[in-house]
Amino acid sequence: MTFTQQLRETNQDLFEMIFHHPFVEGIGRGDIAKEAVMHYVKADFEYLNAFMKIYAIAMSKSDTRSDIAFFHEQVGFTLHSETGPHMNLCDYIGVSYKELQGHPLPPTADHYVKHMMYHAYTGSLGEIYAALLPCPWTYLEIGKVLMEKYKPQANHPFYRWITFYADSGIEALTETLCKRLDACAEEASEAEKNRMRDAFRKSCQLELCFWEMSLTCETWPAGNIGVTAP
Ligand SMILES: Cc1ncc(C[n+]2csc(CCO)c2C)c(N)n1
Repeated sequence: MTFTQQLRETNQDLFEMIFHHPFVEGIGRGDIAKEAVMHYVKADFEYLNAFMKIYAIAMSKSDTRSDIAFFHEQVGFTLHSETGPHMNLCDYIGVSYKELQGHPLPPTADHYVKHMMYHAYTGSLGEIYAALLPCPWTYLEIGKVLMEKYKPQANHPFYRWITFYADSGIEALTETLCKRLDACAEEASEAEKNRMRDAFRKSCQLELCFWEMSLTCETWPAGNIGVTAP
């Protein structure tokens, strides 16, 4: 069994919890509360900005053109294609995308971004791959589970969201990340592999927490002071 197959198996509990989270099931049924969707898009727009910065840090730690090309391509993908699912959610709530941009991250999203930043700044390339991988992997599987369970047609309110994540593009990205992480793990010490395992599991936990944050419209206690520093 490869290192990433082991990671997937060890974290089956969290994948199952994600598939059954009420927000995710609400996407499948097409009936999530609009405030929750709005909270999600506001946080996710800033999350994607942070994700691209993490790719940039990872690029600065790359030794091969192939790694550099991969991160470059993924920044382009996140910048231009990941807006598609967000536009689907904006149409559902009837709010313009612009209005949902530039908001401070709620506590859980802030934690998730800083968790990835920590591994990006302090870790090896393998550790960064491990922290990033649950992002496409959980969404790919959510897409597939929802396709299978709800068989959405073009008139489903979240058809574009579901088909985007169930798509072969996200599958190819997940497979590429798995291959690259497996190659890093082959060269890594046991201590380094443990850091990869920890980074991967925490990202899975934070993916689950991100759905809960959106559902409950989580905010900072006593508000913030208007200073936004994602
Ligand atoms: C909290 C959260 N987790 C995952 C994704 C999905 N996603 C974000 S970036 C990316 C890969 C781009 O290279 C993917 C698949 C999301 N939108 N929000």
